[in-house]
Amino acid sequence: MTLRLDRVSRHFDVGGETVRAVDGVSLTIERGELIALYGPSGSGKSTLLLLAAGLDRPDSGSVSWDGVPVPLGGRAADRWRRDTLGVLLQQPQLVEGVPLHRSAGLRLEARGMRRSQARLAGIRALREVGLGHRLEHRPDQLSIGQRQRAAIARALTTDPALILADEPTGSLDSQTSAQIVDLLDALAHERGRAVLIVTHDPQLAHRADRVLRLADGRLSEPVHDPADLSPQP
Ligand SMILES: Nc1ncnc2c1ncn2[C@@H]1O[C@H](COP(=O)(O)OP(=O)(O)OP(=O)(O)O)[C@@H](O)[C@H]1O
Repeated sequence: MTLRLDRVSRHFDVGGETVRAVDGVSLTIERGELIALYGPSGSGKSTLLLLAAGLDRPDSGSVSWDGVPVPLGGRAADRWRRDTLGVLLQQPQLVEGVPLHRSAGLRLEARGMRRSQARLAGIRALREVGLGHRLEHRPDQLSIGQRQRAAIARALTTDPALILADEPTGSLDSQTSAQIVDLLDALAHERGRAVLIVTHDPQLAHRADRVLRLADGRLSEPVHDPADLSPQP
């Protein structure tokens, strides 16, 4: 199971100027790998993640999973995302107005699992991310860090083969952040998932098998020594 980006570019026209958000990036992520994508603000990390997830269309280049192009629209894209991908965006996407215990299993329900079973699996996932005491809460009653963890729980219910996460520890305190780092580490190294994480968090980058550094939409040399990970602006 391999995600492959081959010379992928995404440019934006802003006020008559071209912003090369992602500029000819090639990379592969194999199962069992945890890869951190590191780089200053505006270097193209989130754009690259959206391209990898099939949530945005590259201007050139290709994105494939196991040698098959990642579908970019319609039911095939929905199916691919539901069956293969767990994606965590910077702003956690939750079902507003609904208590967590009712929404956490929705991905499994969409796959045809019985509602009662899906909810139980959702509750197990919420407990795994330390939200067992917040099952009755709606998203608007949660802190940002709790929302982030609820989104992680929901993404993981389907046990996705590929996990793409944008700053998953960005708004967490150090203790919760350490739990999420352990969880992502285990997903890659014990459960054989392919995990790509955009992060500014050295704690998380240090657990990665490879740290890719992005600057102005281009990958530079991989970081071999974690001491090289200076804080990013
Ligand atoms: N939809 C868009 N329209 C126009 N420009 C965009 C769009 N999305 C991103 N950009 C530009 O592309 C560049 C890369 O943005 P991106 O969000 O990928 O950076 P980033 O590395 O994730 O930054 P941060 O760490 O601050 O989240 C920036 O210059 C940004 O302004």
